[in-house]
Amino acid sequence: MTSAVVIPAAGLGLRLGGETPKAFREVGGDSLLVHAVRGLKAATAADLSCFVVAVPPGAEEAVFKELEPYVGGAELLVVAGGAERADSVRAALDVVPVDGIDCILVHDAARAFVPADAIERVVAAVRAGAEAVVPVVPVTDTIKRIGPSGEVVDTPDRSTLVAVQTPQGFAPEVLRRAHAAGADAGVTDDAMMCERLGVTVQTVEGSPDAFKVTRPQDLLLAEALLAERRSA
Ligand SMILES: Nc1ccn([C@@H]2O[C@H](COP(=O)(O)OP(=O)(O)OP(=O)(O)O)[C@@H](O)[C@H]2O)c(=O)n1
Ligand SMILES: C[C@](O)(CO)[C@H](O)COP(=O)(O)O
Repeated sequence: MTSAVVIPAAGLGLRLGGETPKAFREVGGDSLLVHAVRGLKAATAADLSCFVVAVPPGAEEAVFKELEPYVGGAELLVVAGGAERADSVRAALDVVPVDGIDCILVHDAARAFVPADAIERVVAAVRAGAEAVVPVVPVTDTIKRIGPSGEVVDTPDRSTLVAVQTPQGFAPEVLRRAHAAGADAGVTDDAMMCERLGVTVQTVEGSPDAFKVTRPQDLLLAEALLAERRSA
């Protein structure tokens, strides 16, 4: 049995700004998407045999050529993404092979620097029997719930809160069932779709390096992280 990974990379990156879709923005000379694929490939214990990438429509051929050198002997499929992240994941999931895959990861191209050990923890938890697994890190800000006028409603106990990253890992049948159920309104990750089906989602330790490149200052952090890794 091997794993497959679905990589949503079709977003525009509006919060980051700039002309180029976020997954194609470069850090240290390579696109975020190339960094993400290289990072996944480095997680040898994950046994990734198939990479499916969802990209902005029209970019499929160019992205296939760009990524082919980085997937080794694994299968590479590139599909057109959709309007929302969930649409892109679903388009990619539709072409993931059924036979021989015991774990499907969903990993944001924008979380390009996730270390191998975090990826391997997710896959190991799925292989140990979890139906859905998310990597998490502690919340470092005080979080408040607010009402319609911006007024504070309450302050949840921070010790019960975590920030959720990717890759998220799933038993293939569970992820397919969650996406087949549709009802994406308000959904921000794949685990949430599973929660709506009543599936228990397990957590494993994530990594600060798996931050999502979202705003311009995240690119500065990415450059610094890469420089540190290259000098180590
Ligand atoms: N229609 C979409 C929207 C997002 N994504 C992908 O989902 C991941 C996480 O999304 P986010 O960071 O929100 O990316 P964007 O939607 O591109 O960012 P923004 O909301 O700032 O436009 C990214 O790898 C992004 O490319 C996608 O494949 N298809
Ligand atoms: C999937 C995700 O990265 C988990 O933290 C996140 O929910 C994506 O959210 P975004 O609104 O697409 O940034």
